[in-house]
Amino acid sequence: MTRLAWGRVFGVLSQLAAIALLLVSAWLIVRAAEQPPVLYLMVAIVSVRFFGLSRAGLRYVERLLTHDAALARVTEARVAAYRDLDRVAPAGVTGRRRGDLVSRVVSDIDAVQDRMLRLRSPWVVALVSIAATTVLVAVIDPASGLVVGGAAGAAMALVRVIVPWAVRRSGDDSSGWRGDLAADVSHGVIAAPDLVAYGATELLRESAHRSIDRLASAQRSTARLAGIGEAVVLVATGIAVAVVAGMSAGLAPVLVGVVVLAPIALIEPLTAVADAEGLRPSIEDAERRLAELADAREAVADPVVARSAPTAFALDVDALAVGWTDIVASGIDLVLAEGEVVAVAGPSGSGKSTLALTLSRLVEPRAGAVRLGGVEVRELAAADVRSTIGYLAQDEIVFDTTIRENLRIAAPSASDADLLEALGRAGLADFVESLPDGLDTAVGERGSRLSGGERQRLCLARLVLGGHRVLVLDEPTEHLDEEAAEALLDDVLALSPERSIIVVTHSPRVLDRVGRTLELGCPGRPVGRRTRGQAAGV
Ligand SMILES: Nc1ncnc2c1ncn2[C@@H]1O[C@H](COP(=O)(O)OP(=O)(O)OP(=O)(O)O)[C@@H](O)[C@H]1O
Repeated sequence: MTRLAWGRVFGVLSQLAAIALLLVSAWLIVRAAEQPPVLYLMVAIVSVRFFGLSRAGLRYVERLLTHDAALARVTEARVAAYRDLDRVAPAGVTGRRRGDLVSRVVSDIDAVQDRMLRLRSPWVVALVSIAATTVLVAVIDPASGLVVGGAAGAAMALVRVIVPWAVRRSGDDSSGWRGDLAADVSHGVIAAPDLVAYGATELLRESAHRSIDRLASAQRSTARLAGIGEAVVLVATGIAVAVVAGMSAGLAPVLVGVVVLAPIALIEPLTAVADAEGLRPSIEDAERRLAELADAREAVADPVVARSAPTAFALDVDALAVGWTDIVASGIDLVLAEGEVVAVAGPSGSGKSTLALTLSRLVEPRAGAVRLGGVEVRELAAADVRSTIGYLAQDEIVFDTTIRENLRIAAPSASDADLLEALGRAGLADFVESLPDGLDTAVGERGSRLSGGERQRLCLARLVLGGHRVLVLDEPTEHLDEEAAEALLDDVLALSPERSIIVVTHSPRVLDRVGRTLELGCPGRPVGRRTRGQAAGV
């Protein structure tokens, strides 16, 4: 039996101990009023103590086991959600806001826990408690048993239907509003410097306030509606008490208390079910949002049977079309022999970055073919292509950790000598060695303690460390002054001919230095291929 099942067994036992405590107490009080010799009461007295103490102990064990099981399940669910994000990014997460994704991975996954702990467990406990209490009362008086069981069953059915319906009607979409709020906050943190510069912080504040208000109002109405479930439970048990009391005339006085208090003993498990039903809509919404993420389109699909990765790394791009929802550039041809360098140019929006992502196997080609070492990339595992073709994004992420850990993302087992060598290739080794903490220097959030050029070089070193044979660099000299750009370009070009290099750029200086250009057309028009300098092969 699983830990969760054991936890529920202890939960049921704890609830039965609570019910037994009330019913034995009722018997004891009435029997004691008859003043029998105290020995007649001893078993009941000991039972009251036993049930009183065991209830707390059983509840503790139940919490321990069910929470342990739920936390293990949540860990699995969180890892699965990360995997889904990894699988679908970047194309599959387009259109979703970062904060909303964070909210899905963090708070929606708690819904998995809620379903196990706060929805299913109360139902299991209530069903067994009702069955046991009904049987006990029926043994004393079958008609009363029928009333107790009927009232409790009716209360559960009503609560199951009414409470989720009422919560849904109130328009509660806590998960959605929580996602919006998280998205506003994360967006605000990222955009803070620009918003302050434009004096536009008020806009963001208003948007966050709207999300907070909607979330608070959804939670308030859920809390208000929780009362409906409890009202149903109290009315049903109240009626059962009145009916059973009316029917108890023929019973022995000591049993009257037991039978009459039986419906009251069921209030606790029934109320727990009412509370659980109040959570059902938000749990279902959160599960739906997670399922959406799991079903999101894979950015790049692996073939059913992948061919083994080629050792050659020449690239042959043939009539390639790239795009997201629509095609943004088409008719792209390029032959890049091993060790060659080419620049990709074109007006803004012409699809240069999209092409870079497509070549790096992060976005699926829309038409045409890309061959790596003579093998069509769609016949290769995406991970194999990515280990050969490395991509440096325009706004590559630098993690809020040390230089060493930032580099080790590309090669977890790299030694310090390997790291320094890669830094050397990226022109950053002297700088790092001059730092008091060297490789252990913390770079701050998104590399805020580094200059723009140092950040780019750190990312370049990471790429070099990855051992890729083809490097796709998206605007590597963007945001750098002329001198820094020129120096970085020297280091980039020095990586060839060991590696092939594709540089996306707007910079005329880079275009002149590289000499060979693949030019994309204007957005909406087919690509106009034009070459400059040594155009051979493009
Ligand atoms: N993640 C995305 N999801 C959907 N569409 C996108 C995405 N990224 C870019 N696009 C669209 O693809 C088109 C081409 O964008 P891309 O970034 O490739 O152009 P670019 O030539 O690199 O532009 P720039 O020189 O300004 O960086 C644009 O119209 C853009 O709206």
